Amino acid sequence: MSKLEIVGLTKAYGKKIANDHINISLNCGVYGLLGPNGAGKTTLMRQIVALTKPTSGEILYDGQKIEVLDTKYRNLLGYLPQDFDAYGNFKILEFLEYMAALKDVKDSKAKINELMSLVGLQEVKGRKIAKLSGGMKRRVGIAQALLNNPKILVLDEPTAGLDPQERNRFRNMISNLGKEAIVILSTHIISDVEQVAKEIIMIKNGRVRIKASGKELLGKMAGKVFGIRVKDEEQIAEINEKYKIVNVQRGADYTNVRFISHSKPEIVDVWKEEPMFEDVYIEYFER
Ligand SMILES: Nc1ncnc2c1ncn2[C@@H]1O[C@H](COP(=O)(O)OP(=O)(O)OP(=O)(O)O)[C@@H](O)[C@H]1O
Repeated sequence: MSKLEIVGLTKAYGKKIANDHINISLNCGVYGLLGPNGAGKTTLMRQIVALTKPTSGEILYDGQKIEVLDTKYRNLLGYLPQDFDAYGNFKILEFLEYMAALKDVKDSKAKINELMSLVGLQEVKGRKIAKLSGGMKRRVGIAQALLNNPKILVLDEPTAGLDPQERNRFRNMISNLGKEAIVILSTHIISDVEQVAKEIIMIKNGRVRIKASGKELLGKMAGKVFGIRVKDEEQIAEINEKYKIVNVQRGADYTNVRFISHSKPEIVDVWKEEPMFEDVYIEYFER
């Protein structure tokens, strides 16, 4: 099984350390790269697709440095950049034909047809890219990334702008692709990856905070999530001082607060909650 190893990867832009000694190993399956704005996700992905050179550290594919593999490595890649928005004057079909020619795709007509059906663009294939909605542009971007049957598929915020139905379709598609390729996708939205990702890589301030399966992440929160019915806003402020609040649920005649505490909370009348992914997000990314 093919393996991508990221070893001590560090990228600095002047004084800003965008990626800080990242060590991860990836093989076949879907990996969700999760982190707040500016965490370093795009920087990491651009290095994986060999568009940005690391300041130090290296990336190995099946034990060989990717810069040594060079074209051989690039031919294995599919990439959807975060700012995929160019080629506005192309029609969808023209654009995919153009990209297929650049990537030297064999039997490109059949492949383009297959991909347009997969992402649901058949009906609009004659439309100019500039005239498409954000979600449709994303779909064109996903299709072009898949043209060469990539072994490593890197998708930077692929679900940005997709509506709930499109997100669902996308999740199913990704789950299938992960059977045969290393799929890395970044998102801010944990629900995009919790069902399909074999592992979630949580990144903050350029560092990997944790890399684990969804089940393991939820397991780590067991016994740490609590609920309480509060009397007033003052009590919410008190809880906020001591603990991480996940959410405040306001009903017609009650207010419940969900919060995280690593030890038994020093408040009466709390109850334990089953951990959810929202708790995981707050635990790793909030102050
Ligand atoms: N070319 C660059 N020059 C200078 N600083 C940069 C450059 N690219 C990224 N950075 C900085 O590096 C940090 C990480 O940025 P990056 O785009 O990788 O984060 P991200 O997790 O992808 O964020 P977002 O979710 O907002 O896209 C940020 O502080 C960003 O401002």
